[in-house]
Amino acid sequence: MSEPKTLRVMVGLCLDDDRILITRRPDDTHLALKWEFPGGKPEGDEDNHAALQREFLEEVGLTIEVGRLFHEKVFTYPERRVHLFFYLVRTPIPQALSLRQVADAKWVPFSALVDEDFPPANAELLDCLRRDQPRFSA
Ligand SMILES: Nc1nc2c([nH]c(=O)n2[C@H]2C[C@H](O)[C@@H](COP(=O)(O)OP(=O)(O)OP(=O)(O)O)O2)c(=O)[nH]1
Repeated sequence: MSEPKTLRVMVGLCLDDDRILITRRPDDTHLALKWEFPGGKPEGDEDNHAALQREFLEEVGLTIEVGRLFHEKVFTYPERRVHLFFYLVRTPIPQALSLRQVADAKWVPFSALVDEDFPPANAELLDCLRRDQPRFSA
């Protein structure tokens, strides 16, 4: 059987002191109702940063600054393979959430990430976040 195509997915770890933003996937998509970090696939010839900035505006209505790449993971689901790029991001000024294309969103303390139901591809990242709570850096 041929290898599945690998989808490149840009994901933002949006930091606010000891809190991080998580979103919940809609009920009609892959990994329905799992909690995750906002992001998605680049469109057209978008670069990684531009894709992340667009996804944050579309999903949670936030204008973000993109910092360093914190973690990468290639993971094969039965339906697709994803290459996840997890970037540190922040909002330059406080902004209210405005939700579209997500079932829910919330700011959670790092210590509460363990309580949420994330996709299996995020397990290694969550271990890293528990070991080393990152601070935003460009
Ligand atoms: N945004 C995001 N996606 C994640 C995370 N962990 C994880 O496995 N994924 C997967 C879920 C999806 O298969 C893929 C993200 O693609 P997407 O959100 O643009 O795709 P989708 O399935 O909603 O929509 P589509 O393919 O029908 O266009 O990456 C995460 O933390 N954040």
